[in-house]
Amino acid sequence: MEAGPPSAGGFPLGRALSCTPRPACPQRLGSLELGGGCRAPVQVRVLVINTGGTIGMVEEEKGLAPEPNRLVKALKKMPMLHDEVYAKENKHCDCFKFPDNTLVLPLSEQKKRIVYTILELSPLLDSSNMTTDDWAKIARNIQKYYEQYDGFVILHGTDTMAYTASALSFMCENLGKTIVLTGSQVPIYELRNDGRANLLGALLIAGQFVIPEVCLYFYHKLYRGNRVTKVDAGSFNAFSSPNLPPLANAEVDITVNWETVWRANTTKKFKVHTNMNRNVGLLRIFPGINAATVKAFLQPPMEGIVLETYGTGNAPNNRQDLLDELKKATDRKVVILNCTQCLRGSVAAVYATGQTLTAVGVIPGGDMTPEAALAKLSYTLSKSHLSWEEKKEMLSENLRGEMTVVPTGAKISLTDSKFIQVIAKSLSVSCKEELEAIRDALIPSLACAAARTGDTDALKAIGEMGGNLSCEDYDGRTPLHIASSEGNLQLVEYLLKYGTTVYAKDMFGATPLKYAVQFRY
Ligand SMILES: NC(=O)C[C@H](N)C(=O)O
Repeated sequence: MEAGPPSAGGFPLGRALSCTPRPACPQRLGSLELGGGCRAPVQVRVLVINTGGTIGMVEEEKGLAPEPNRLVKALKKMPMLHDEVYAKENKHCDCFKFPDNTLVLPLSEQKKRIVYTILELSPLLDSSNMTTDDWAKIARNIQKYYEQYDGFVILHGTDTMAYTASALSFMCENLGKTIVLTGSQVPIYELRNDGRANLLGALLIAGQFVIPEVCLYFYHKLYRGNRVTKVDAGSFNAFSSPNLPPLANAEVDITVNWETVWRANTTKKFKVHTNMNRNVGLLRIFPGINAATVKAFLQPPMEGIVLETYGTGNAPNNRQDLLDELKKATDRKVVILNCTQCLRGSVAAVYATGQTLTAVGVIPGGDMTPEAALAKLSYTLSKSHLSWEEKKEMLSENLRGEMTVVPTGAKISLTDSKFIQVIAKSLSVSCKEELEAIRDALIPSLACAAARTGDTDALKAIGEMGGNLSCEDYDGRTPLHIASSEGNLQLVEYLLKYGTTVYAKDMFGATPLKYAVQFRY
């Protein structure tokens, strides 16, 4: 049984298009009027899927365990997580259709109202009890409510959060909205806890930024979900993303590192792939590992394993018995993916001990975490329409930003841009930070101006230089808003293929699609 929004007759889509203003709704009264007499609300909706974890646990006889139907009641009493006055004043508003489990944050600094509805899964789980079925359940709920919410927060235990985040990153295909997993090390009901700050940060990010990735927010940092690993059982700073800097830092301001954010280069519709392959495993080698153990582990039904090796992907090359077992397995088409046991770094063909593994058919896993590699194996091997060779090829590709693929030809960096350099020179700017500040200030105006004049080449050049084509100008409009308002199909297609977000909202709360409709394109 799941509490929460009903599947049918849920929240209306495209609120800016369909809103029927009611006088008692202050966020609408305070907003700007768009064409057609419709007032654009400055509110966003986030769905919180509560799967369990310490954040909602209470001490029981046998130790901490999740308690159902308690979280919403507790959150309603926390002013930083629920504005009761606003909720009461707006109880007739569409967004409070499910008053029992809908809460609202106090007005954010960006003047947005984040209204969030909590969907509690049953049973709530300590994440150590999570299985592939639970990942599928989360994914199916995201799919079910995808169009009705602007962003998603998943409350989850920390123990296996990195596994779930990795799995969901692959299961969510053509993702265009922000999904943030979070939880805590201490229950939110306790006096000193990290749950409140983590939930608030996750809501603010999911509600205010379109970061089309499965992310993980913990202790003031937003990470790419398939890059993290739990590194500390006793600290609030429990996660690390050793091979990729955070996507955002929530300090005095929330700063998004847009150059790191993954850009989906597809226009395909969002869908979830839930049929993950379960015949996968993790095998960590150690000095003196027994060949019989390796043989047993690789027996059917095993179809793929992540081999956790030393350093840059090394295993003993003086152990023919081990190498024979690996070779026999790859000959049987068992896929073996090589990942390092080191926290940071990558598998690379540096040592003879590493190259021996490639010779027996082991695939280098680059700088993937074992959690991401396992999830990728499970995802790839479940693609039954692919041949074994195609699956192996897919494993070597960077599918969701889970691994660093070293670019072949030299790339032009934005700092090489002549235009920016000329401006920097005339302003006597020399340091990297100042140069980047100028670039960040100029790109939105340049990109929007190019979109206005339909100059696809100029936009391409900005994109190729590393500029963010989802950048917003002074009134929150992106090049896609402008190209859609202008009805420039070619440009719209280019921008969508480039991965610009269709969910961006300008200061009137309008998306590019809304403008395309409004101006009848
Ligand atoms: N901090 C936590 O959430 C740990 C808990 N055992 C869990 O993973 O559900």
